[in-house]
Amino acid sequence: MSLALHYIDTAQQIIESYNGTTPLAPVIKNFFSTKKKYGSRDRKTISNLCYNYYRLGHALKDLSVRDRIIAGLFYCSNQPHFIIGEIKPEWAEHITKTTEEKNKVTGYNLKGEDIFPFIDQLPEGIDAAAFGWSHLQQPNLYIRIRPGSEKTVNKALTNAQIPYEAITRQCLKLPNGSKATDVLRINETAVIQDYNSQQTGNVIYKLLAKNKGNALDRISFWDCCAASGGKSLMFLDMFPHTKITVSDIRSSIIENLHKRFKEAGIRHYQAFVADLDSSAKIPDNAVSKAGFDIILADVPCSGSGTWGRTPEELFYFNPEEIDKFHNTQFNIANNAMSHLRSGGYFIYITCSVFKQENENVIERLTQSQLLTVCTQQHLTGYNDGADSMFIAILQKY
Ligand SMILES: C[S@@+](CC[C@H](N)C(=O)[O-])C[C@H]1O[C@@H](n2cnc3c(N)ncnc32)[C@H](O)[C@@H]1O
Repeated sequence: MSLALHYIDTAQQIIESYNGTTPLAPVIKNFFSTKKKYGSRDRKTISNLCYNYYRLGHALKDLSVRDRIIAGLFYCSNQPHFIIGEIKPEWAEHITKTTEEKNKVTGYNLKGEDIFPFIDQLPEGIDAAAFGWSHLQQPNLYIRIRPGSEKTVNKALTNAQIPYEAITRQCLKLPNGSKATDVLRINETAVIQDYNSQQTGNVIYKLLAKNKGNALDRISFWDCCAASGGKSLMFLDMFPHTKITVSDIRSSIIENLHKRFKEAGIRHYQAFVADLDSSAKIPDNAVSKAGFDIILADVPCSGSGTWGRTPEELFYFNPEEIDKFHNTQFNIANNAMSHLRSGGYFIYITCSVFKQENENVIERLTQSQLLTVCTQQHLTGYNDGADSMFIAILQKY
């Protein structure tokens, strides 16, 4: 059997044994851990075949797994590939062409709206076709340089001959698979953070700096779905004198946050574990009695704005989940907001493109509490090789 056929067979084996209940990356890693005959090039090529299969999302589902692996490779590649050269020589010379042109060659009629078919869930303003197409390409790697580390980071990357593009002084774009993290002191000088996740910081900064001016030095801030603290870290980098409180539903996550904050040199903060979906009481000493000045809820969500990085989630997504996310998101925001002082700001963030997880949660919140919507916007990444995110900032009367 040729190498190309062997790669396709192995990818088919992985895909047929995978059911989407856990992330694909560890499943592939585990598969190879017991099969030592595969070298790093083999593993990379086979893994790529699997990912490209899922990148087709919900399109071309009537093809056999094998044909869909080959189609995935053809549509997702933009340079010659030896597998296409061997298996589909009649497609090979068209591999650098546009998707529409590739359709003429394959006869498949692949459409963006078939890759991502949950179009009735999208708000106005999102280009459904462009968003669908974007899943064919893995988004870029983005780095946020921490204040004062610009020279150190640029020098480390240049010395290691690692290519990058400076989008702004703080935001660097790198190709996927870049070895940048090997040469940078991650968390101390720079953090891995998607472009639009960084943009949420700009939206926050513009609004708060305009409305609060010098008062920003003394604010109390609660990140109520903190995970390992990516947004808190960004907030502290913008407003270094903030009194920070962080919480999350699981203690193991807060342990990761402690480790990350230590690397980042952050020592003064308060942390606790709380499930905000339930009405479980939050310890009295954990939250400010007067109410926080700012609460940030980067809530659990479908992640539909990030499926370019995890296309298996797009493939296996059950749209019935959207309403469950909506309810959890509303509960978390509504419960957290009872600890916001009047005049304080509530920042709501998701990495979902679905209206039900975004605008509809905000609308329901404004019906339940006295709030003004200062801003709400989608930060779309489908034209920039970045994630898509949603941010709303509300003020409590
Ligand atoms: C999108 S992540 C937050 C990412 C984080 N802000 C960052 O920038 O790295 C959502 C977090 O919400 C937490 N979460 C899920 N359900 C929760 C709940 N009921 N109450 C509080 N936190 C919850 C998850 O454990 C997860 O860490």
